[in-house]
Amino acid sequence: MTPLLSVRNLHVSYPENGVFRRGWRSIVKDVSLTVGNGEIVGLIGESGSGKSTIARAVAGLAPVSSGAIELTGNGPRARQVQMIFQDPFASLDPRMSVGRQIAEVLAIHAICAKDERRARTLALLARVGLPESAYDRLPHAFSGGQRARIGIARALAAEPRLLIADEATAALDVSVQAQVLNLLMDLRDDLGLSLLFITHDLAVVGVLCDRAVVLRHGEIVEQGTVAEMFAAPQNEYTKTLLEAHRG
Ligand SMILES: Nc1ncnc2c1ncn2[C@@H]1O[C@H](COP(=O)(O)OP(=O)(O)OP(=O)(O)O)[C@@H](O)[C@H]1O
Repeated sequence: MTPLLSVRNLHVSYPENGVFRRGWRSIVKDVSLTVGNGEIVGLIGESGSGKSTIARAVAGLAPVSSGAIELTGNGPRARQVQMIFQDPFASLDPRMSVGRQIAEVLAIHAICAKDERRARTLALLARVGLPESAYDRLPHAFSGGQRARIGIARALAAEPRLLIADEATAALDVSVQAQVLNLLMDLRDDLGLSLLFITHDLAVVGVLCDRAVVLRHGEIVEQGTVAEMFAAPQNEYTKTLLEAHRG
């Protein structure tokens, strides 16, 4: 079956900083990966390995030097691919009610008629486990876990096929994090959503992901099913990561 997302031989380079632009620094090197319909793929690797850059390129937010990024679904990529971040607080407007910020996404992507936006927003809030009363409240009134849910509701408003989570649960307590991961798995089961999940946390990969892609210095060193990789990692770096995780 054709995967939802195909990334083929992706390269991303940024200009070298300095007084004179001497050249380009290669951040992502020849990365090829797929995400199937309803599949959850973990993107793991140390800080600076290029995980966020790949995510941003897939979302159309980072320059692609060469290679191809293809989605099989219909509609513009800005709608089909939505990102959720570690701190949705930072991306939420502190002075605008949560409901209006979600309704705004419905308006931007022309998801429904204007007079249906409130009802649809309330349904999205309910979908992520928030009460109707959340609609009129400002972001600061919510806990970290609730804000993660708001970020997910806002992403869902665009009716995406692929969610990219960039360390989306990293700041949460373990029990709150587990609830948010359960929500993401429910969304996959109920809506057939696909997920590219960036994390440092191999415990999360073990719980959430079907497959994992291990990145080092901008290159993929290993990818495969989580079950196989955790049982018998092939690459030395993957082994090191798993040993550190197991302690
Ligand atoms: N816009 C940019 N201009 C120049 N360099 C950049 C830019 N964005 C990222 N980089 C560099 O690319 C490298 C990879 O960054 P990236 O954020 O993709 O890594 P990461 O694996 O997501 O790390 P982390 O886990 O810390 O978020 C870093 O060295 C970073 O400084």
